[in-house]
Amino acid sequence: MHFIVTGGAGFIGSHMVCYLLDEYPHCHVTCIDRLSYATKYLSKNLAMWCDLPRYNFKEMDLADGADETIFSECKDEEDVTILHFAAESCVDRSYIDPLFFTRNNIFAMQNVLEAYRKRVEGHPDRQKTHCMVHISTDEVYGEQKHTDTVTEDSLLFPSNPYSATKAACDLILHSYIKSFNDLRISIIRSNNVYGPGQYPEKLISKTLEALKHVDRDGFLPESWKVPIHGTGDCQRSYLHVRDFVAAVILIERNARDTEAFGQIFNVGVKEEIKNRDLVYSICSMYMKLRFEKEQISEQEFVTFVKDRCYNDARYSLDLEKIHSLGWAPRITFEEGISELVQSIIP
Ligand SMILES: NC(=O)c1ccc[n+]([C@@H]2O[C@H](COP(=O)([O-])OP(=O)(O)OC[C@H]3O[C@@H](n4cnc5c(N)ncnc54)[C@H](O)[C@@H]3O)[C@@H](O)[C@H]2O)c1
Ligand SMILES: C[C@H]1O[C@H](OP(=O)(O)OP(=O)(O)OC[C@H]2O[C@@H](n3ccc(=O)[nH]c3=O)[C@H](O)[C@@H]2O)[C@H](O)[C@@H](O)C1=O
Repeated sequence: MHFIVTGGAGFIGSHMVCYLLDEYPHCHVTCIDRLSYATKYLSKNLAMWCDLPRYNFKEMDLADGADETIFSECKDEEDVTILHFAAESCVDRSYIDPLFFTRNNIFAMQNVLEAYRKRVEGHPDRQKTHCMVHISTDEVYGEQKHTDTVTEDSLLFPSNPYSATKAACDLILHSYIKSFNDLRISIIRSNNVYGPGQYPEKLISKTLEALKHVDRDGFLPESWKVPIHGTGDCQRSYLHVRDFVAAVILIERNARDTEAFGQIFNVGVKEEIKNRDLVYSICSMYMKLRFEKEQISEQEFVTFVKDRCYNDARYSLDLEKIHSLGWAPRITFEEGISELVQSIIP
């Protein structure tokens, strides 16, 4: 079994590589990454694996192209799964340079997709052994109001340049699923994913990074206060990265076992939390653990700033399909956050 993990040096991708190397002792992993700002934060992972004979790393910008070389470590009769994580993932950055997101995310995915298509074209044996899993996002649906939820068949209404590139990728993949019968493709749309090693630009990782600057008197410098967009009333659902990577592999295994490819899966949790409540709860947990302080005031830790150009109010996925595979998250939000807060206590 050979897994090609694109974006494998990034936050989720590196947990995916770890999971594969731990859970599948006979599998081979090819990690392909261009090493962005987000990965320099995780370079120790690459160092940890580099001596492992069944692991190899290819530094490549997949937006520039992808050809047969991405399969160079794969043996002929091997089962090969491409797990495509490679993308620019930060909504706030996508407002600054939307065209970069378009080129990077769509070209990288379609270059990998074309490499996969050409790899199996005219090779019936490879058509039975190769498959591709694309990691998409709940943001492709756009926001859900109040009690609405979206299923995998819901229409796509992305509201920001990042999520538009992800929706575009999903639509391109759908066109290949329909047009090329020999491709075995799955698409996964996930809630927010959090956990160890996330670059400190996302709300949870940014809050944790800020708390590292609380001094011994419990004071957080003004410059480190967490910037809350708008009123902080937007809500998100948070899935622990270890639960997410387990879902990715479950979906891949199930597709191989049942030959049910061309499927989309929503993956996430039902719990939702407002942004300002999330930051408050993380800061409260930190102050209680470090200083045994029971009460904190919000203004000591946050500052309210201009909202995003458009901030989706909430995402609410219908999770019946992934639950029908027997998957459920094992790490509660309290456990996951507590592990992260404990890790930054001096
Ligand atoms: N983080 C989340 O909450 C979340 C939720 C749903 C879906 N996703 C998706 O999961 C995937 C991984 O997200 P993440 O949070 O780990 O992001 P990340 O920024 O930590 O990692 C992305 C990785 O992809 C690499 N990459 C980007 N463009 C590339 C290219 N052209 N060629 C080669 N490598 C490239 C980067 O160098 C980086 O290592 C993305 O596709 C993202 O859309 C993330
Ligand atoms: C599913 C997607 O999750 C992530 O995207 P999202 O924008 O929801 O994550 P963020 O952590 O950037 O933002 C969450 C939430 O917090 C607000 N916020 C963020 C940073 C900050 O400094 N202050 C804030 O108030 C923001 O406006 C949001 O409402 C993931 O990045 C993406 O890849 C996904 O696919």
